[in-house]
Amino acid sequence: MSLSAAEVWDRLLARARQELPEQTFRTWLEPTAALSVDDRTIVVGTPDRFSAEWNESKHAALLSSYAPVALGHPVHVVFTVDEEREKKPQIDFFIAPPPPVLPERRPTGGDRATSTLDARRSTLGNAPAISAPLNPRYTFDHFVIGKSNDVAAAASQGAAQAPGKVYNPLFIYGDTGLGKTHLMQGVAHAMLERDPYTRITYIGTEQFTNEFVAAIQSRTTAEFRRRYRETDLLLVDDVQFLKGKETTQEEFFHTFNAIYEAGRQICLTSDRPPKEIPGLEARLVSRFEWGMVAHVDLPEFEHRVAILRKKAELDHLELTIPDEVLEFIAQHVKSSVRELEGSIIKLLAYASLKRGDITVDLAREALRDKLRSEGAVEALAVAARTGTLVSAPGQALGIPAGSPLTPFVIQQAVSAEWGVTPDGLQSKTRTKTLTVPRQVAMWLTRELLALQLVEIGSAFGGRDHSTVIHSLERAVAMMAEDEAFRARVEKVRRVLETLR
Ligand SMILES: Nc1ncnc2c1ncn2[C@@H]1O[C@H](COP(=O)(O)OP(=O)(O)OP(=O)(O)O)[C@@H](O)[C@H]1O
Repeated sequence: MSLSAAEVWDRLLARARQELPEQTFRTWLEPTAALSVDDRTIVVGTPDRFSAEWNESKHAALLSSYAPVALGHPVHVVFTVDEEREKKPQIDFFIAPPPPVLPERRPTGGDRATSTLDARRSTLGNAPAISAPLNPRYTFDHFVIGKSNDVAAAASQGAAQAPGKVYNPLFIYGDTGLGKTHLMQGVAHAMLERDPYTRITYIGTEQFTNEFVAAIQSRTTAEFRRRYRETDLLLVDDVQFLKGKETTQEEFFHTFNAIYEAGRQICLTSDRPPKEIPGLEARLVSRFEWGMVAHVDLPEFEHRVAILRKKAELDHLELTIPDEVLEFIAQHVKSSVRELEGSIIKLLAYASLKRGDITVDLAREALRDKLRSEGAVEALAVAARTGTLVSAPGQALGIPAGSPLTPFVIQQAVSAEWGVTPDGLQSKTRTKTLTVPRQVAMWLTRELLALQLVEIGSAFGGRDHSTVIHSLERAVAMMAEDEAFRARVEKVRRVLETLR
């Protein structure tokens, strides 16, 4: 009887688990999944290109060598990027691939015999085509509540318990990486838990805008409206991007009204409160304030430790990462929860390379760049508060005096200004919060260092030249459209020019 790809891979992994160091296994092999197998070759998918290359060079031969004993015949192991997984957020590195989508959607009559979980998967898999998938980890269970987010968390739970009532719309705002999307999707998961056939539409504002423009062009606005309005829960990320888009705002206003008047729940996120979104029509501002406006803030130290412990527990890393290391990370990484998560990923990868135990010293080494950029964010914030930004520009960005200007220094400066990190700029994450500063940083790199497109691409996580061209064009267009934005970019440029 021939084995499936998953079975073949399980057998090889079982051997690898016994022979490789625990951290190596967890970091590089656990996040993989078999894609196909034939008599001679098994193709194994990894979450990103780096881990495909790493596994290919370090582990492919070793795993192939297990085949004669584990399977009774030779099999060649080949690693490749699993395109589907590559599109997912970074933390998914540690979780198993989503379950297969089950057939068919809303049952009729007695068909409701499927288990809640299966039915819920089915609903997620059959969500309307306009909806982006929900992240299976963004549930209330996985969310750690503290002083910085307790109101937003309570309102989200309230909205999930009584959709369309008191907390409608629920508007969550705050800086990047602080759990707005997580909470909003938590509402969806909780509603699906209760009724697996709840129709969920989760979408980013940019996607809404793009689809609306496409609908106008193809004269299918009636269809567009119908699709958006046939939902029980509308989740919209990043509504600050509605600014200045008058026709889209008009359409959004009508979509909002239709869903609201039907007594269905709406949840929105933004990086600032409704009143502070420039160019947002007054009637939208007022509607966004009708229900509950809740802020998420930076977690304090104890909260950060609790979040890290929760992450470690969810990924079964409690024994791998000692508590004192989690506390060390919490002490130094303060800029966002996303950065806390990124620190764990980086630390694990580094420990695996070094084949060392995870200690505070190793963490300090592994997170050197991150700690420096955290320092830069803090220094910039202090400099902005105390007005020392212009007198000591390089230091305000955490850049030692006399540092040469390099792409990394530019990334540091832009990160500090936009409240993200250089790692985020180099990552493949495509949230607007990162794409905008990434485009700015690429543009500044081109302007100040006159690098080739391909060199810029490689300084930003290995992007190809057409992506770089697109980024440069976007940066130029945004500066042309928005005076305040241009001023912000110019401010960073002036600081960087003092380093040349
Ligand atoms: N309190 C928390 N408990 C557990 N995980 C959290 C918490 N806050 C944030 N996270 C995690 O941090 C990561 C970033 O959160 P999320 O994507 O929700 O941020 P966001 O505020 O929507 O950011 P952005 O504005 O950049 O989209 C997610 O992996 C999320 O699970």
